[in-house]
Parts: sequence; C-alpha cells; structure tokens
Amino acid sequence: MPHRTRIKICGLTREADVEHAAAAGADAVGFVLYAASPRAVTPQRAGALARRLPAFVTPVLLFVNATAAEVDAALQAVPHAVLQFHGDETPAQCAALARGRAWLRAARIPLGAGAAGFDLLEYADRFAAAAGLVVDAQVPGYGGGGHAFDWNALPWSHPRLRAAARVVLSGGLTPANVTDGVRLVRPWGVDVSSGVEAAKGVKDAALVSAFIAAVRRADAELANTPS
Ligand SMILES: O=C(O)c1ccccc1NCC(=O)[C@H](O)[C@H](O)COP(=O)(O)O
Repeated sequence: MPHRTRIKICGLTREADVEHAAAAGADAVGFVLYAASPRAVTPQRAGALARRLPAFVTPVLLFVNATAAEVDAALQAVPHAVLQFHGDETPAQCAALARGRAWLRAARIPLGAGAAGFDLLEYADRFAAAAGLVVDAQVPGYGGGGHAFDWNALPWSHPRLRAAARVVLSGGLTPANVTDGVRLVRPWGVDVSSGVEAAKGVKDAALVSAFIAAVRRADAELANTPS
C-alpha cells in the first residue's frame, strides 16, 4: 500500500486555524504548552481549541521540561491528546509524564553542514518507547524557529532507524521545500509551524493548504517510484 505521510500543523492559537487545518487535511494539530513560546496557550485555551477538531484529527500537546502537574493540567483540558516532549526530558521522564499515553520526542539537530555529527541512530535507540521522533532543528527557544538542518547529514534509510523510530521530519519546512524533504527522508510524518504562518501563532490558510497539497504530491510521486 502506498505510504501516506502524516501531517502535523503545530503552534496553533486560533479557532479558525484549527478548523482550517483539519478541513485542509491535517492529521494532527499541535498546541504549545510552554510559557516562553510566542505560540504558548494555556491548558484552557488548548481545550477550547481542541474542541474545534473533528474526530480522527489528533490534538498534540507540546511541552518543554514541564512538571507532572503541568502535564496533568493540560491533559485534563485535552484528555485524548498525544504528547510531544521538546525539551531536555530523558526517556524515563517522558514515559513517567505520559503515563501510558502515546508520546513523541523531539530530536534537536544542530544547524550547519554535517549536523555536527548528531547520532540519530543512538538517539532513536534511547527513545525507542516514543511513538515518533520529531527530527527538528536545534534553535534558541527549543523549537518553532523556522530553520532547516542539513537533511543530507542523517542516515534516513538505515535499517536501525527505520526499525526504531517513526520519523517526523520537522524544522524549517515550507510549501516550497516539503516535497524535497519527503522525497529524501521518506518520513512517517512531517511537522510545520513557521513555514505556514503570517505571524507567530497566526497561521496563513493558503500556506497551510499549499503545504498539505505539496506533501500529497510527494506521496503520489513516491507511490510510483521504487524504494
Ligand atoms: O513553536 C514554538 O514556539 C515552540 C517552542 C518550544 C518548543 C517547540 C516549539 N515548536 C515546535 C514546533 O512547532 C515544531 O514541532 C517544530 O519545531 C517545527 O517548527 P518550525 O521550524 O517553525 O516549522
């Protein structure tokens, strides 16, 4: 069966953006529960936004070094969410905070040629309990910086990575580059924030639609290409 790349639109703060992302075909939308982010929402806002989602579109709650009380408060507001840990959490901390729920782990890849030798295989082994590995750029403020890392520096087709992790390509994706990213990496999913924004936390409906269409074009192309 041809692969259908999952699409997550991250950093939403407005009801209209949630509704448009879902209508345009996003599989998941992300809410940033990190007070230092320009896209931060409170648990109550995350709950109100998540209630605009139709069934089968997944809300993702994104945390940076949150406490158990903070994660629990967000989960009370959005009980059916998947969690995304984007800070310095260890595998044990992620598992403890998630308490049986599915969670994604961000791997923050240094910018610059060669990705500073980041060992993604070792990272994927270490976070083998994650439901997916959001492979993102290392930027100040932990994420959402709109910068792409050196895609060519990482061993995407290595059997150990394929076996250990569901890769979610992230960091600086746009409607213009995501087709190339999907072609090269063949990720399980893609995750975008800055590249579909009019301003931080304000999504541009046309860019969101263009991004989703570009991913689907890549999927259609790969369906006709031997792997
Ligand atoms: O969006 C933020 O402000 C943010 C803050 C702290 C940690 C993560 C954050 N966002 C994560 C994402 O939106 C995505 O998972 C990813 O970083 C892609 O961002 P972008 O490069 O802007 O597309």
